Amino acid sequence: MRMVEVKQVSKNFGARATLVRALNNLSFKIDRGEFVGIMGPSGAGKTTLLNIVSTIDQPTTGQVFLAGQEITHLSESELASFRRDQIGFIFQDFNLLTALTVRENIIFPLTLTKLPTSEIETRLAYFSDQLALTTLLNRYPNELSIGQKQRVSAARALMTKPQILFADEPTGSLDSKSATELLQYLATINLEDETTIMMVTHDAFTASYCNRILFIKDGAFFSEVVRSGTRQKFFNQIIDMQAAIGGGVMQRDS
Ligand SMILES: Nc1ncnc2c1ncn2[C@@H]1O[C@H](COP(=O)(O)OP(=O)(O)OP(=O)(O)O)[C@@H](O)[C@H]1O
Repeated sequence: MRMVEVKQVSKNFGARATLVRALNNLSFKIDRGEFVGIMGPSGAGKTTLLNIVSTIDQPTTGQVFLAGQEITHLSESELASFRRDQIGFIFQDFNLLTALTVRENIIFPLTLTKLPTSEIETRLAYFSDQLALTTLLNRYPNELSIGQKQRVSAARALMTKPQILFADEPTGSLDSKSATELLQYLATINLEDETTIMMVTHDAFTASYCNRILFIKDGAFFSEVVRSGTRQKFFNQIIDMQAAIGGGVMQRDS
């Protein structure tokens, strides 16, 4: 089943002298159960693309389909329920609610659903355990390290058991041990629950957990790399493609 379809999407910011063509007639597809990375130099349009595909922003022209449904023409209330039921987000800046505890932040997406409290508690216990948050549940976001905030953000995104998970630099603020743990966890839910994941990253190590990488440059498709062997081999292919595309590359060792 096709989970994501981007058809001839363009996005402009500003007008005339200040016009920026952030995306330029971009098309691609992601099937259910894929774990796809989006890479490209700084300013290539990665975050713009993620925002459009994840319903946060609208394209200037073109269409986006999620789980077979065209989202580019949904009303705000239809979008809100679509987001709640189908999509999880792990943001770069966490978007945690500072007045709520870690527990309240994690269960927040489920407060609008009709799930029984026992199911909410079961999921909370499961994801807190998986992401090493159990001892932090009564703290507030400003009492957490950056890595802990990122893990709370991941737990909150997973609580609804989304069909599609969008992540923007999910390991950007993590030390390499926490990054590896989060990536292994994402790889597990991708494999076991068939959660489709679309992740923007600059980092070849992070990207090496994906099955396929789409490289974009100047808002347009540049190339794609599909994993066929070991993660190390895939990592090397990603590094080679980053060298070919040029500009704005950050990497750490595999
Ligand atoms: N709200 C905005 N208004 C004007 N220009 C914007 C806006 N958002 C993004 N842009 C421009 O669109 C282009 C693509 O930006 P985007 O953030 O999508 O790139 P990116 O690939 O995610 O970059 P980075 O890797 O540096 O985060 C850039 O030239 C950027 O300056």
